[in-house]
Amino acid sequence: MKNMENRYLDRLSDLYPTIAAASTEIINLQAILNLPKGTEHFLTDVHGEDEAFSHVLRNGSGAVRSKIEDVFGNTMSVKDKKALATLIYYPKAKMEQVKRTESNMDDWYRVNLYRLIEVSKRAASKYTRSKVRKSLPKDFSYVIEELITEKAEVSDKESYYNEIISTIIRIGRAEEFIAAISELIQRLVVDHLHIVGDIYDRGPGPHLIMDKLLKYHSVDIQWGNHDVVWMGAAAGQLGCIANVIRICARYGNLDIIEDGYGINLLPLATFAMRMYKDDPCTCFKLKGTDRPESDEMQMNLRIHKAISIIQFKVEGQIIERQKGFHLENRALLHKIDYQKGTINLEGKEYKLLDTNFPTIDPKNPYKLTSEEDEIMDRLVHAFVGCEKLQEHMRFLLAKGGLYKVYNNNLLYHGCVPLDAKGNLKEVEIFGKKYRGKALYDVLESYVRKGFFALDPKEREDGKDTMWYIWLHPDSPLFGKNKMATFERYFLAEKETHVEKKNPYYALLENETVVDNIMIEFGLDPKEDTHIVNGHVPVKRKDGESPIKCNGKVMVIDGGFSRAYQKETGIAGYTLVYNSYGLLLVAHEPFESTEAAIKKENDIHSETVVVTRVNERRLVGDTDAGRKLKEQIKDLEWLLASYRNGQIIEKL
Ligand SMILES: O=P(O)(O)OC[C@H]1O[C@](O)(COP(=O)(O)O)[C@@H](O)[C@@H]1O
Ligand SMILES: [Mn+2]
Repeated sequence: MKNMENRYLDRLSDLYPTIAAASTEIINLQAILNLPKGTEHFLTDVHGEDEAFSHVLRNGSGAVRSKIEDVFGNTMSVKDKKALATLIYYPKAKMEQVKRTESNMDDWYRVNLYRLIEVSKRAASKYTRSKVRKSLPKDFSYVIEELITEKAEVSDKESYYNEIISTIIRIGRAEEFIAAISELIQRLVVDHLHIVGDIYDRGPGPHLIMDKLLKYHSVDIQWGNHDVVWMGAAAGQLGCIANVIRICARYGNLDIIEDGYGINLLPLATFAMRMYKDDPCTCFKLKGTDRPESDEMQMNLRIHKAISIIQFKVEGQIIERQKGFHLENRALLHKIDYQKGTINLEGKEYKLLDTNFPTIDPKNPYKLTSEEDEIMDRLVHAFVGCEKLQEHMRFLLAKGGLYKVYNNNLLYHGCVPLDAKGNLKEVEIFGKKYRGKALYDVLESYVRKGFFALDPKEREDGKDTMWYIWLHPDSPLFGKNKMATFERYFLAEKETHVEKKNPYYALLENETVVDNIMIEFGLDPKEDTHIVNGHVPVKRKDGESPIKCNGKVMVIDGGFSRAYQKETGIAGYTLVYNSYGLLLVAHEPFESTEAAIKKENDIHSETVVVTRVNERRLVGDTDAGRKLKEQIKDLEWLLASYRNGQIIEKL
């Protein structure tokens, strides 16, 4: 042990070779501990709405506007503040628009440069110089640093700054500079981003969202069921592949697969067109659209049906193969009477709305035809071989997980499976029983095995686990008693469509239940701790609140999904956790980026303070602060060792 300690001290002295170096670092770290904590931003259920997502990132759920307010308060008109906010969100597009009408651009640049510098000074004041320096855009780092740091030694500050700004304008760099400083502000107002699941499906641009996240300065992701089904697809799991294509077809978003990821759908399309040529596919109408019956739509309908049938077949095969999943009641194709066009579910006979099944052999209903088999084979290769998709999935694996404990908050997408009494439900995974955190941990380890395990059986089980997480009643990311996809397509009886939620959702007002979950994940419910989850749309128009259990739980389904806005009555919620407390922000629907720039329409948002702290939260109060304190302790030990001669300075 002693030996280990000595070796550790010795390594540390490589980094801080002198008393002076160690002392300086201690002072620096101590200073950081006393700065206000960085702002965290929580988004969930973005569901492919890349424009709304991008806007919320740019405005930091109101954080940019509040900085403008802090700086200019009543000294600037509402109109000017809106214009400045729009400039910060969309600098290039906004300047293009201004240039069309503004006669004195130099004057405009000057005024706006001053304003932007003031806002960035305020945004940077929370951070150490070194951290700000690291966030500066390369091209302008030196100048920006000059402009945003107070220079006590310059006597005529005004003319010093004026000179710099005049030069920027004179040499024709004002626009680039404005863009750079605007992006710096966006970057500084949010220190860290949490995405609490469901980036994928329903909306048109999940791949664009992933591209943005890849470049984002600091982010973690709690996978949603819709993300895991894409991960399974990327790993080549047939059930997951069929599901992601089906959902894209259902929302008229096959472009994501074809153009976004460059996966060829032609074999599936030609097969679908031929097989369902004279079939109106009325059960497979696209969701949420009354688009004209174009040829493309006709094809989309047929692909939708073809892939749905393939899905029901391959899912039946998985259920057969993975007996331990106990999903026998979800294999439905053998319950169909193909002569009568009915299905028998739990002793009751239902009439099918569609009885044209040219690819199903009633004697062997789960078998793919040789053509379907070949199509799926090619799709597996295409998904597994798609570099961009794999890059996106690697990012999800690296930055994400099934849950996260961060600064006393517990984040997960769906729920913690409970029994009716509110106890952690025991769930069997590959023959062993787990509950609560252990259930989360084992499922996450299987997801990773699905990508990385060398043992072929472990790898296959890992892949099938991703499909399990997508739709299993015991999956913490799904949390409903069944995924009624088949019933929703083929049966008119609404009662068969009902997906009953896990007791978790009804027990969220029960403090004992909530406290137990927090304790299970290592949190102390007596402290200012919260659970943040998404997954279920909050129906504000029915008076439902996202704040449960006196603020201990926040269900903030971002509701970005346009298809669901009718149900919720708003675009959704985001959370902001800054040094003053926790703010819940409710957003009105986002029209478009174009409207945001042209009409200077921000998403109208309403902020509710969930908790306000008595004393401003400092870095020292955060997880990062705890680590810094450990570092300080180690450095003080090193310092003492220098001073008592145990370690010698390396000059
Ligand atoms: O609205 P759609 O496209 O019919 O999808 C409904 C399906 O999506 C789910 O709600 C899962 O998606 P969410 O995770 O977004 O809730 C299923 O429970 C349901 O069967
Ligand atoms: Mn979800």
